[in-house]
Amino acid sequence: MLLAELVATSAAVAATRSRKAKVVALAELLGRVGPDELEVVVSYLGGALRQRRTGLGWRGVSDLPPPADEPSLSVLDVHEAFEAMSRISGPGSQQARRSAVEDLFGRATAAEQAWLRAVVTGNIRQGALDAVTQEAVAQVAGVPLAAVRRAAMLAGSTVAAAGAAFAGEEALAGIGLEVGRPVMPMLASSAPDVATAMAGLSPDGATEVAIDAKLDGIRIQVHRDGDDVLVVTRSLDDITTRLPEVVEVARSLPAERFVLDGEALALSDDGRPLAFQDTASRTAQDTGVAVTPHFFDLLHVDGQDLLDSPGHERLAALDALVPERHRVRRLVTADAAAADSFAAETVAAGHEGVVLKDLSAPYAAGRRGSAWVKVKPVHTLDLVVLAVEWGSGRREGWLSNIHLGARDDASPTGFVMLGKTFKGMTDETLAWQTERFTELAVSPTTIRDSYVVEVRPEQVVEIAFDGLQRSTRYPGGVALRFARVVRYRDDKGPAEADTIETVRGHVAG
Ligand SMILES: Nc1ncnc2c1ncn2[C@@H]1O[C@H](COP(=O)(O)OP(=O)(O)OP(=O)(O)O)[C@@H](O)[C@H]1O
Repeated sequence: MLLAELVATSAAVAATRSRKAKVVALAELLGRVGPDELEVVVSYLGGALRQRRTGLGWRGVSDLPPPADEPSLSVLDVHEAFEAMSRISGPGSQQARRSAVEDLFGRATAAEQAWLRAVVTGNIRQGALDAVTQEAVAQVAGVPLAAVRRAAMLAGSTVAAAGAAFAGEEALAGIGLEVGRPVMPMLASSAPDVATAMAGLSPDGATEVAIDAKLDGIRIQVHRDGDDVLVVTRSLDDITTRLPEVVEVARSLPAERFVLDGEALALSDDGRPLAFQDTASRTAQDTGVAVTPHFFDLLHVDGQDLLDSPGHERLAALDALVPERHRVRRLVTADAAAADSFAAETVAAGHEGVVLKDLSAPYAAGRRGSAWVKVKPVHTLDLVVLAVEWGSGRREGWLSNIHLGARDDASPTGFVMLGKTFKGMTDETLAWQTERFTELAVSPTTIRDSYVVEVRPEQVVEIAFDGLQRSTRYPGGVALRFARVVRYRDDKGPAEADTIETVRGHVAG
């Protein structure tokens, strides 16, 4: 298959807002894919190369040779070129990489060059597209969509599920939890307060519910197989080497093989949680802050798969495996008043809120369902940065004031602006965002000439705010009051940002 065919399909998919039309375009392409190309094509459709590292960054693809007039590159040519680049190392590697880029990009047309560059810089995001691809795979392979979705969640990727789907329904059903292979984490829906969450999970007022402290650290999934330990994030990135304390705790537990779900948190000497930034920076570089794992679920232990077991069984197994100091604090109750005071205590202890959990529900990998319900006293939204303004005074030379958008299917750009903020940014944040938004600038060459720099809507930021007000200035009709940056979120793509409907829900709530 020619790369040009894939690029044309990607463009067609991006150009339509109709889900049905997207599926049709993807299915048409997948119908023409050979077995040896399938994994590469599915991966490319999701905007990801097959190589974890290519050694190439934004700069490596900023100065390109003139494009070819006619398409000639096949999908496998591209895959092989990146495979070769990923193996380049040692002295002279910069030059070798440079000429490999010249060669590959020199054989690409203008449209292919643009696509390749976006993939290399990680600027084509999967998210929603993954779900559409799964639908197309199910259609073309003639297997149930639910089976493809389940396999993708358990194998941690649509690529693996697609391979199995084309091998038949049996192969697909054969994909299960495997120790050492990350699964998509279960996600929570949200409720405005504990009473509402309790009413949903325990409608008769007598059914017991688990209430966990919600820790504001880094989601970790920990796999242990004998001495081998793997630690991955919410987006399934391997961070094992950055969290040796977590590896040590995993090795100390009294079982040989298991998969744990939890949160890694930096604690101060008196046991209070440190700000999220301290935990996050600990993974970026060693700042000397110790990180402690706190687990809240167990998916497998010594040959026993627990994924489909009800919550109370998983928690009993978790309590038997993990000592209390490495578990999140939990209360099991049917009493709404007791739940409420547990939540108040948890927040007073410096945590973010609570997560209420249905004790009869299985672990729904990759799904944001009603079995887990989070309640947070401070409202936050995950928004997308649409543009950024150059700072003045003390912030001269830094990209400072960010324009915030929520997802909006009715808008031609897919996003609607809700306000701006320059609050909550440390000097470190300013330096980081200046570099990041220079990369994302729609026209990188003119970035210094304009006061407002428009960026590709790809960076998610978590914003705290005091409320919403009606606005005639912004097209969504609402604006955020006292918006401030809590943190940048690299574990979420723009497809996972909050929608304008969610934002409006905060007005009602
Ligand atoms: N006890 C807990 N049980 C489940 N999740 C927890 C717990 N403590 C902290 N968390 C964190 O809360 C997240 C669940 O919230 P959600 O599914 O909405 O993901 P999110 O969008 O990353 O959440 P948020 O933006 O609220 O942090 C988990 O991903 C996990 O990182």
